Amino acid sequence: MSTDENGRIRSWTLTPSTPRYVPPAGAVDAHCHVFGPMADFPFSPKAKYLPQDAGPEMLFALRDQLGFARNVIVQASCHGTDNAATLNAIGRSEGRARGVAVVDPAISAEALAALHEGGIRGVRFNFLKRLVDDAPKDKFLELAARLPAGWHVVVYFEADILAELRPFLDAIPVPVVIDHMGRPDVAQGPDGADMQAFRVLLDSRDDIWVKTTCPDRLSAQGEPYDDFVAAVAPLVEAYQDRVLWGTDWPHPNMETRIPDDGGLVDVIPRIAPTAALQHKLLVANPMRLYWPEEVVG
Ligand SMILES: O=C(O)/C=C(\CC(=O)C(=O)O)C(=O)O
Repeated sequence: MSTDENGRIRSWTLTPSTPRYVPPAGAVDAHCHVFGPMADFPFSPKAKYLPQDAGPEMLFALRDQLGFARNVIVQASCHGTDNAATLNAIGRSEGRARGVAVVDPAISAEALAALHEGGIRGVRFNFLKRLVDDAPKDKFLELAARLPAGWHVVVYFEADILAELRPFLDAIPVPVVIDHMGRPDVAQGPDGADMQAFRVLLDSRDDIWVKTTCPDRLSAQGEPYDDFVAAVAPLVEAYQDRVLWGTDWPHPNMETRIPDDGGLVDVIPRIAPTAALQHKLLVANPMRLYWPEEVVG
């Protein structure tokens, strides 16, 4: 537990290990966040957690230490619908970061165009009650229908509301990316009820992508995350052209079980055991989604 004198929590380690696994050239950390710095980018009055600063310089230093080339920065709920911190980080990345925003569903076309200019390529709809006060499905659908060309929607939910969300997910008219596989109970194993229900969703459309992320959040066992590996490796194999991977740094809310980022990277070759799978997971797939103009053929 790491809380400073102002009640701001630190949910990341200051001494991540350097992983044994070396990602392929051009690897993308497709799920991470920045917090502040608060002096420049204050947190939302509605924030459910108050983190210490975890700004772009820290993110890019970690990217380099872990052997990654690029980041996809996802607006964290503590910044509400003001994407300035995320845009600032993208702007400082020298073209090596893009992002996913959280917006007021009533956002104007001009404001969406400005986000695109700033490197945003999707919007996130967060359904976790502990993180957001409300998630208006009708307004989200109206917004999804008028996103800039090439954008997608990222949806974050927990396994227990998947069935309830199905009509909403089915109606989204652009590609959909699911955060952390919709948080299945990985202790059920690869053929457990949660994974089976999730596969039914993936089988319903071929433009649903999935982040095979967060062993630290999903594993009941903890490191070295054997239960996560057992449940997720078959998913990576089966849906290899639409899986993504990310660190989730700075691990919002993980103040008591702070993961070692190098240890998270060392999970990659266990869920994607061949070089071909690793290249799809870390390079080819995220490049198609976030830097399509650089993809040849
Ligand atoms: O970082 C994640 O993906 C997960 C989060 C935080 C989050 O989504 C947010 O603050 O927006 C969580 O489960 O607390």
